Parts: sequence; structure tokens; C-alpha cells
Amino acid sequence: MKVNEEVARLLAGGIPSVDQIHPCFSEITYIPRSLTDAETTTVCVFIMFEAMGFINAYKINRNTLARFCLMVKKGYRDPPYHNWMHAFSVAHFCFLLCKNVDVANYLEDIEMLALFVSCLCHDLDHRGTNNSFQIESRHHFAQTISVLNTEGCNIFEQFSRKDYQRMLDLMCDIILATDLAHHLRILGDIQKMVTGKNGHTHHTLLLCLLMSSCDLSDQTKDWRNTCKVAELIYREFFSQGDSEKAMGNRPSDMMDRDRAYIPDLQISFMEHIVVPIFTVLKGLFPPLAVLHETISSSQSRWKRISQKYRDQGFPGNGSLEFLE
Ligand SMILES: COc1ccc(Cl)c(-c2nnc3c(C)nc4ccc(C(=O)NCC(C)C)cc4n23)c1
Ligand SMILES: [Mg+2]
Ligand SMILES: [Zn+2]
Repeated sequence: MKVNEEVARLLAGGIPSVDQIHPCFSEITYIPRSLTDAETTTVCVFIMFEAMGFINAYKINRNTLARFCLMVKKGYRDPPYHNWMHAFSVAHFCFLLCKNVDVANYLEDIEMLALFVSCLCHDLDHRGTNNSFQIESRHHFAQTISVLNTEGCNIFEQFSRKDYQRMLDLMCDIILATDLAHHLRILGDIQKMVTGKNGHTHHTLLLCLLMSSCDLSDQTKDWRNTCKVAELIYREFFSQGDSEKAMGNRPSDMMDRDRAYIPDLQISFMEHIVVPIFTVLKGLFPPLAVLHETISSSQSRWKRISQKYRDQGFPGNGSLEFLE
């Protein structure tokens, strides 16, 4: 269906409230991946803009917003993990932070809007490969700019020159922060920020932390979701490993279906990336402690699985259904 017809449909029904999507839509444990219909997810993005007060606060034109949402969805390819549903679930977690935690006391409104739009756009045009993160996140930012430059899609067109430039600078910092190697470099500073060693909250560091937590929010849902996501991730990783082998190169273990041991890879990913992020978040925002518990229980579940299958041998076909 052409974008304009979809825009008309999107606007015809008026903007329903989030509860009409699902009564638990705004709860911290709600799983956005349970919304499987692509059209519903587009409407949801529109509703989240409205529910966070951005449409009124920033005089965003509804037709422009509808076209923007549809263009962003179209801007995602269909690899197993880094597709539109990933972007949608990342943006939903940003919405949950806005609704369940007092981030507004730490960030300016324009920073909150920049974070939400960055969540939607942060993996635009991802090809399911991750040769060098640094170049990739620049590409995702470039794609974001080209959506804004598409006729009728610039949701910030009414901004003053100053606010427009600030919005672009914020989105650039935030999207480049989704590069995991970048995250690992600033993790120490993020942890120092929470213990208040430098007193004031460093807005950019906080935005990077929040973006990373949104990008990894699949880890804060139930075990079923954690398993499903691991299966998608390794399907993506292993097909990259296959193509590297086909070119005569040796892929890293985590991309090599013949050498990867998924439970241990997940244990180390959670220990070095996921747990530190949500430990800092729990320190800043006590309501998120429940997410830290979920992550800890997933971690110990991976450890039990690692032990169990190390003895019995791990079925190498990459499917994790048996892990129920
Ligand atoms: C926040 O940015 C990103 C970017 C790309 C990805 Cl794929 C992810 C991501 N999202 N969910 C996962 C899960 C369940 N497992 C993962 C296992 C390993 C790695 C990985 O990239 N390891 C190498 C690195 C430490 C240098 C990423 C994983 N991951 C997050
Ligand atoms: Mg990314
Ligand atoms: Zn992502």
C-alpha cells in the first residue's frame, strides 16, 4: 500500500489511547513483541508520540508524523533481529521509561524527544551484519537524516534553527552511542556519574545509558522473550559467520555456528554488557529494580543451562525452542 493511503488510514481513525492497544501497554513488564501486526505497531508509534505530549509540545504536524513513522518502518530491512520489530520494541522501552520513571527530572523535554526518535531510527537500514560498529552507527544516523529530508517527513520542520541543530546534535550523539564498543569505553564514566562523584547528572552520559538500556530492553522481559531474541540474534550472527567462511575468512566464535556455545556467550554478554547497564539504572531509578531482578534470574538460568548441556552436548542446530 502506498505511504499516503497508509497515512490516511492512520489518521482516519483518530488517535486511540494506549489502553485501546492493550491495558498493560504502559507497564514496565509489557512485551512489545507480542504486537505482531505491523500496522498496529505503526499506530502505536503515533500513539506514543501523543501520549508523551510531543505532538502538542512541539507542534508536530500529524500528517508529517504519520509519513515519518511509515518512512522509518520502511527504512528497516528484514534480517532476523535488526528489523522494524527491534526498533519498535526499543522505542517502546523509551516510552516505558518516560511513563514509569522520573527521567523528566533529569532530562530536558527536547532530550527526551531526541531519545525517542533516536530509538526508532537507531538501526535504520541494518543489514544484519556488524563488521565494524563504528561505521555502522554512523550509517544509521545518516539514514535518519535522509528520512527527515524526505518530502513531507520532517517532523522538526517547525523548529527554530537553533532547536533544529540541537535536535540533530542530540540524535547524532545518541545513535553513535548504540555502538557497543563506544558503550564499553564510556561505561566507567557512566558508573561514576551515578555515585555522584561529579555531582550533577551528565545529560549526554545519561542519554547514552538510557539508549543502551532501550537497545537491550529485550533482556528485561520474560524468559520466553529472552530465548526468542537469542535465537534471532544467533540466526543473524551465524549467517554472517557463514558468509565470512564462504569468503575464506574465519569468523569470531560468536558468529561461528560450529564453535559458538550460546549459553556461555549469553552469560558473558549479560555479565559484561547487560548487568552493568541495569545496575546503574537501578541506582538512578529505584522503580527499575524489578528489571534488574529479571536480568539476574535470566543470567542464572543461562548458567544452569550451560552446565546441563555441557554434560549432555548442545544441539547445534541453533534453535533454542527446547530451552522452555
Ligand atoms: C547495544 O548494542 C547492540 C549491538 C548489537 C547487538 Cl547484536 C546487540 C545485542 N542485542 N541483544 C544481544 C544479545 C541477546 N546477545 C548479544 C551477544 C553479543 C553481542 C555483541 O555484539 N558482542 C560483541 C561486543 C560486546 C563487542 C550483542 C548481543 N546483543 C546490542
Ligand atoms: Mg545497532
Ligand atoms: Zn539496536
